[in-house]
Amino acid sequence: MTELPLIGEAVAVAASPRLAGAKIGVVTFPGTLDDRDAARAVRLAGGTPVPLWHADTALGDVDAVIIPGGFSYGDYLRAGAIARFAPLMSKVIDAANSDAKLPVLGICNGFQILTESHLLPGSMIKNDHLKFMCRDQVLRVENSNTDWTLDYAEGQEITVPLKNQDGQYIADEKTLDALEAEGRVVFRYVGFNPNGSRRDIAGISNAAGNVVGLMPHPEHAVELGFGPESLDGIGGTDTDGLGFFTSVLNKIVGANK
Ligand SMILES: NC(=O)CC[C@H](N)C(=O)O
Repeated sequence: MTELPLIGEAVAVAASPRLAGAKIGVVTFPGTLDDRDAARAVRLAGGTPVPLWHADTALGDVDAVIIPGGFSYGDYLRAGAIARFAPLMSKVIDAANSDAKLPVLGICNGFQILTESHLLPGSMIKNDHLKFMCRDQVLRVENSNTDWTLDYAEGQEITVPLKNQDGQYIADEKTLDALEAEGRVVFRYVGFNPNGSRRDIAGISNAAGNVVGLMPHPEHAVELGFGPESLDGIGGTDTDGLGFFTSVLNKIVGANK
């Protein structure tokens, strides 16, 4: 049997006291599933995760916020529709829109919450095939200029897990054209569109590039031995998702390319 590399070995390189000073809030709602993995990804990238609870009324001194995946409030009404009214979300919305432009990343259910919050345009509806889908997915990084993609190259293809039932991104043609024209389509599905998303869109940003949302899960591809390559052998690497977390950490400490 092949010996698996040591847990965390992938990112030993990122560990630095400067990065460790950067605090990334990770929000938990009732029904959130991936908060622990998001916090672990922040730690593996060298930063310090700070747990935030949906009912909190302040963000504290975090330098960025991740809204993780799962089924906040059971996806009742519509995925993300109730979470959008959580006390903490009004603070996230204000901070994202403020002059400080707090970096915010929404992953899967987090992306759904960001569209429901109107931090990002468009909506997420049921996958076109009406089934839950779980697979490793190839994405192309279309914009490496957002707070969360600075450590990727434009056009780079990455493989990260995808798992959802409401993953079909829709918006009217005018909005889609504007997103394309402004470089706000940040990720596109490659090879296979898993949910019928318009124009193969997997993730988008706001105009300033501090708010990014995507359906696939980069926090599940941050560690040697536990990513798409080791578990499914489909290519990419086990750590293709790590760049999201190093990007924002380096941005916070002013060390990006
Ligand atoms: N993995 C997830 O975050 C699931 C997201 C969402 N609630 C859906 O199934 O569409």
